Amino acid sequence: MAPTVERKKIDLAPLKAANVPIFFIVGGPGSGKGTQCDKIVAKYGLTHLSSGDLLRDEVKSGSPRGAQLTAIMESGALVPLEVVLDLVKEAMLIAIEKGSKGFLIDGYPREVAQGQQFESEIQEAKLVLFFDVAEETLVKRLLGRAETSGRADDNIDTIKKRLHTFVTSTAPVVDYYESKGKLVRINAEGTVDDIFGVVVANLDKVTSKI
Ligand SMILES: Nc1ncnc2c1ncn2[C@H]1C[C@H](O)[C@@H](COP(=O)(O)OP(=O)(O)OP(=O)(O)O)O1
Ligand SMILES: Nc1ncnc2c1ncn2[C@H]1C[C@H](O)[C@@H](COP(=O)(O)O)O1
Ligand SMILES: [Mg+2]
Repeated sequence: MAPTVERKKIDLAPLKAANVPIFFIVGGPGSGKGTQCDKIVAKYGLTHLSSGDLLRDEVKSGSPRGAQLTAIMESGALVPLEVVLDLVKEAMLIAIEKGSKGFLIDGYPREVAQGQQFESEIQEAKLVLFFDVAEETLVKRLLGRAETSGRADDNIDTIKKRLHTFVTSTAPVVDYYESKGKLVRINAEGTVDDIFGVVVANLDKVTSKI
């Protein structure tokens, strides 16, 4: 039987009242989500929250919740929705207290239900940026990153499982937001700066509202 997930009651009122724009950042493992988010933060001053980073921080914290996560992440599978959503909510509330003017939620949603639950409990996303990269390129980038990242999941066996999880669970997220007219599909095979040019062209269309 799956272990019980520890959950706290989270008061979302300040987050809802702030009503700042929220962008979901989606793409395969190694597609460049974190790289592009760093550049978006520098230009637009949005708050970058990576669900993977939040999970890794939770593991490092030594909390009971963190202890349940290591094995899941090292297997390339998805962490249960409630755990990720609670971590994202907590981080968003802290950022709102500090005056955040909007969010890049990187690596979330990983499955359609995550997007639906986030949007029903918090707020609708303004846009979903999808970094579209071929599997061969993803593997090359991740193996390159493995040389310095220290990430336990940057190894060929876990990379293969993460790619499988992306195809089976996350690809439907792309179709879901495309059907809602919210998806921006970006060919992310080029250079970091060329890709960022496309990102900027799309974000500038909504910048007046950021
Ligand atoms: N356009 C690019 N061309 C070449 N390398 C790139 C490009 N963008 C990012 N990289 C490099 C930086 C990293 O070493 C690696 C993965 O990028 P990164 O931004 O960490 O991806 P990601 O955040 O989507 O991965 P993950 O889902 O595993 O967190 O690829
Ligand atoms: N949104 C998420 N849902 C479930 N599991 C997640 C989510 N974000 C990250 N994870 C887990 C599973 C991933 O393989 C690892 C690393 O994430 P990454 O975005 O590659 O840093 O964490
Ligand atoms: Mg990342």
